[in-house]
Amino acid sequence: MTTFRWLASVARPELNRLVAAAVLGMLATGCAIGLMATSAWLISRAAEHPPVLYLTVAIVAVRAFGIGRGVLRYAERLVGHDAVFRVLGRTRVRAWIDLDRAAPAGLGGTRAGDLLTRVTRDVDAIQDLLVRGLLPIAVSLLTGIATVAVLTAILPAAGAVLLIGLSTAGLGAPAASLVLSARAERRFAPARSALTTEVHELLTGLADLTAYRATDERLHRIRQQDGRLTGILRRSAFSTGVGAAVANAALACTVTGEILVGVPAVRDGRLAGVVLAVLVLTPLAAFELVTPLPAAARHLVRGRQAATRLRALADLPSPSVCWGSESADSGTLSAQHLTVRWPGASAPVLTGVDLDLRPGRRVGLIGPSGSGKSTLAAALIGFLAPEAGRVTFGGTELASLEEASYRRQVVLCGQDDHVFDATVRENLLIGKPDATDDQLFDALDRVRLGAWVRRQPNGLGTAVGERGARISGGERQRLVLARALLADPAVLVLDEPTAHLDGPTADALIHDITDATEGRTTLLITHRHRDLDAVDDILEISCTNSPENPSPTRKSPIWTPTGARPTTSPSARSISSATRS
Ligand SMILES: Nc1ncnc2c1ncn2[C@@H]1O[C@H](COP(=O)(O)OP(=O)(O)OP(=O)(O)O)[C@@H](O)[C@H]1O
Repeated sequence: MTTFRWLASVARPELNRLVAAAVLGMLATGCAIGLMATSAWLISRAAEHPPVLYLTVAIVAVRAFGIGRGVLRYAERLVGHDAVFRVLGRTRVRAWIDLDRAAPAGLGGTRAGDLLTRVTRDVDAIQDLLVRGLLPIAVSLLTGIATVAVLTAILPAAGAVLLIGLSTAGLGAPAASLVLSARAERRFAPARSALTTEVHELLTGLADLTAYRATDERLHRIRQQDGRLTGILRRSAFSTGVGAAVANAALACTVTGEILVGVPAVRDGRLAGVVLAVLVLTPLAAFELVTPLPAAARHLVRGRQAATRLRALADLPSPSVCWGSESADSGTLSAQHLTVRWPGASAPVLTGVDLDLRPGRRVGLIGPSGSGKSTLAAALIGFLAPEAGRVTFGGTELASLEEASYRRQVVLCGQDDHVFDATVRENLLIGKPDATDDQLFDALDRVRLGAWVRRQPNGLGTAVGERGARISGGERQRLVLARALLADPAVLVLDEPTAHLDGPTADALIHDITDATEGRTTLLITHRHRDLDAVDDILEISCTNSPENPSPTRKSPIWTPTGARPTTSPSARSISSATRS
């Protein structure tokens, strides 16, 4: 879809409101021009001291135009902004749907700061495109034509002068402004995004950067990006100034031109003397139409760029499972000949994997870093659709199951699960939105966090800080585990819950996990062999060089039973288990 089509598709439902805003804008500017023209006539005519009755119509018209201008301008702003905010709402929802479709596995190639800029500043640029770009252009075009027609009817040469003046200011000034700022405008959105990304990286990595004394280098980069953006804005402001200068010069020439064609016409008797003031003063109001046009042209260019960036969100890879509509019942979670590849990767991480998580069994999965344990978890949870093979739950392929019902049954508790900058209660309620405080404490007690929460002055209302910055790593891990337990899934996939914890804390957490997952189907992914004491089956993934991947530096995983010989599979990769009970 082209950017224009994308834009048309988000704006089309509000077309009636946008047209109404344009019409109201035309009437408002028409009133402004009418006010100037009628006032000019009134002043000239009044200088002749006619009976006041002769002026009544003009006086009423001046009042009507004056009131109409204000009321209509207000109505135009109201209707226009109402329409535009609706478009913005739709644009944000669309951006969100695109991100949701791609998340989480499809967002690997994006940067948080850039995405943030797209869903905030780029969406705002669409607002400017409509309110400060398209609407003023449409209003000035239509009102300009009407004004030229009226002046032509009074004196054709005066109409021609106004036409030339308005065209110069309405086309020449924006064109000059755009030519001067073309390069700057092209670089504006990427530069703004780059600055946001740098600032975001600095803020999120501040602790590490401080520890490594690398903040100066980052600040230097931010200063450079800021300088780049400032330079772009300066060039943009300069071009706006040039545009305004061209428009003002065109206005001065037009007024002079009207005098030059009007005075001889009065002398010849082709024009009444009182109308000369109308010819001379009307351009002053008419040019108010074209003064915003250089800025409008810039908003068009920026808005188009923003629309291109927002439209591109639809092109993000969508590696998740395409869900169906069948309700998920409890049963065995199986992977059959599963091959999984991350978006954009040259080779799959897992090939021909077979795995059964039978109801009530606790299975431990161990293997070296990078061997594909988290990738398997992502495939089992539906974040990555199989490239080949299938994942089934209760015998039904994931692609046939309804996502929400599957998510109620199978929950992933990862090593870096997000802790929201909210209270303990709010973080827990994500697992079960209607949970009572008693249920929350029950889940917290099962991971031995209840006593700590009860000791806090605010109890469940204790704020945990951004990414859990105000609680310890162990408390954070227990909190996300409590959240997963609260969801009460049939199958719990725990991806290295003891990562980032010291030995004793990790031992204590594993002990709690063992208690809390009694009788629940559980896949425990871990690096530590000692974590596997309480599981029923152990799967081991080891890395070795395979004939199809002979490079000594690149390793491909082979799934082997603990202590057993590697099993073979068509792809030379398989998974099998050592049953402990
Ligand atoms: N989000 C991602 N996008 C692209 N490739 C990824 C992504 N996550 C993992 N990979 C690739 O998959 C390979 C396996 O990673 P994975 O995280 O599954 O290993 P792991 O066994 O869980 O490692 P660890 O024990 O260190 O967590 C990695 O080498 C990496 O190249």
